[in-house]
Amino acid sequence: MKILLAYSSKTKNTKKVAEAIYEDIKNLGDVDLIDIKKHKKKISKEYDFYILGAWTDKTNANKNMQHFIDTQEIHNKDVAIFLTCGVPREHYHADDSINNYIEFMKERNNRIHKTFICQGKIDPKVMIVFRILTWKDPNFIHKVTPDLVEMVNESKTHPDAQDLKDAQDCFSALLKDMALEKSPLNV
Ligand SMILES: Cc1cc2nc3c(=O)[nH]c(=O)nc-3n(C[C@H](O)[C@H](O)[C@H](O)COP(=O)(O)O)c2cc1C
Repeated sequence: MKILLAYSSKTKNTKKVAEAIYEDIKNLGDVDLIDIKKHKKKISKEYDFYILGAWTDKTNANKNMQHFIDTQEIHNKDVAIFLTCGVPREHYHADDSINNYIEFMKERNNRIHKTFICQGKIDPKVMIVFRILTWKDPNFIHKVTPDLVEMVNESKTHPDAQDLKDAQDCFSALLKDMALEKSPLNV
């Protein structure tokens, strides 16, 4: 099975998760790992399955990943998706983010076989920008509140070893199920 494992990463959290997944699944198929920044044009190779990882922005996959999905015409395909986000994975905002990404993929008639989300550290430089923007506009979407500051502190260690293992287990189990024809892909 030809698999495209593509990621969008600004500060390397999502890259780290994608590389961990790649190490675990590279022998389970013909897997290409790519950073979408380096692939602006349509990729000519056809894939049977897509694993698409993005960093979270505005409670969804970031715009570059959304643009990539449309440029590469990942429509009516079999896919799995993952996100890294600023909040702990149990937080309602993590659910909202992955649900918005699911919705985005479904609007393009994609069939989603698996989703995964974990926390990723928020770059301290981003917090400086967020503070300035909060000062300029008290209704700024990422307004710096004591809750946000606490979450940023909590995020510092992520993605950690457990996050990487969970991501590996999640996608290797999916591909093994597909090989055993247990997955809806083969039904
Ligand atoms: C401009 C900006 C906006 C962000 N917006 C969100 C958001 O809406 N929700 C969220 O959970 N995390 C948000 N984050 C945090 C990132 O999604 C998180 O730190 C992610 O792990 C970064 O991944 P990367 O290192 O692969 O770029 C934002 C980060 C930046 C820089």
